Amino acid sequence: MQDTPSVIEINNLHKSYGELEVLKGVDINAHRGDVVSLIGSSGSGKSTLLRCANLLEDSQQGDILFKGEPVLWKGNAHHRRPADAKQVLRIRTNLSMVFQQFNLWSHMSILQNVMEAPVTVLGRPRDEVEEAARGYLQKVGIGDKCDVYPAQLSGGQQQRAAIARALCMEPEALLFDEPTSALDPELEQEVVRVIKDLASEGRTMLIVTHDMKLAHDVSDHVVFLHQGLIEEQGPPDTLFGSPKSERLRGFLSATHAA
Ligand SMILES: Nc1ncnc2c1ncn2[C@@H]1O[C@H](COP(=O)(O)OP(=O)(O)OP(=O)(O)O)[C@@H](O)[C@H]1O
Repeated sequence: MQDTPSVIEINNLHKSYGELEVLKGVDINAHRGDVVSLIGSSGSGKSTLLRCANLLEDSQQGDILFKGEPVLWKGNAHHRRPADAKQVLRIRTNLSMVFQQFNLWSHMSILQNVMEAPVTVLGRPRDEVEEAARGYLQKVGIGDKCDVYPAQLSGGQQQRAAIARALCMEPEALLFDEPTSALDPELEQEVVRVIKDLASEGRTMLIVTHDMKLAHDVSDHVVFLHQGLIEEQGPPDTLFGSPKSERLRGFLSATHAA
């Protein structure tokens, strides 16, 4: 997929929280249609990297480019943040994030949840958005849940509603932060099925996950992070089948994936 345009490109990213250096020079390149999974031990910096990609976190050093357009920064070497609010909004609406805890609004129906941002943030016509929202809810298998509230859904259904909400922004890429970790195994499978469908449609996705089966089954490329650096990366069959790094072997055997 190297001849397709780069959607998310991150070069030499450094991110610290005070004295704690969490990302120590990380490169990620997701081309159009690529599914890239980020794996690694707890605290290795996976979620931080995802939040940096979506400009939810400031950083110290490195480049972040969206479809070839570099993020503009202000600040200094100790702390910098995006300089252009319009650019941030444009990038965020094109990189829809699906959070671990769903973050659905409890006082809105599922349909309203899915429609809210396209109508209020993008200013798209309500009728058009409603039709699209119903279609996305259908696509993730909960088309019959439009009028109920989040508390009336199972965890797997809530996560699928959160995916429909992200899709309704019609983003260039989807960023998933542990999409299955809050779910029981059987509910997890509902979400895995939806992510596999999206992958087979050629959606660009960055997925932070502890689920090695998910990473193996949906990814074009898997990145193993260790203490803020990429320890090893490659196609899933190579990475899981014949890991070179001792640390990756240890990690995989600890997660029963080896
Ligand atoms: N807002 C914050 N302030 C200070 N430290 C933070 C903050 N967010 C994360 N950290 C620290 O940064 C490090 C990396 O955290 P991060 O959440 O990116 O790891 P992770 O690989 O996603 O872990 P997990 O698999 O447990 O979710 C951890 O040591 C964490 O404690």
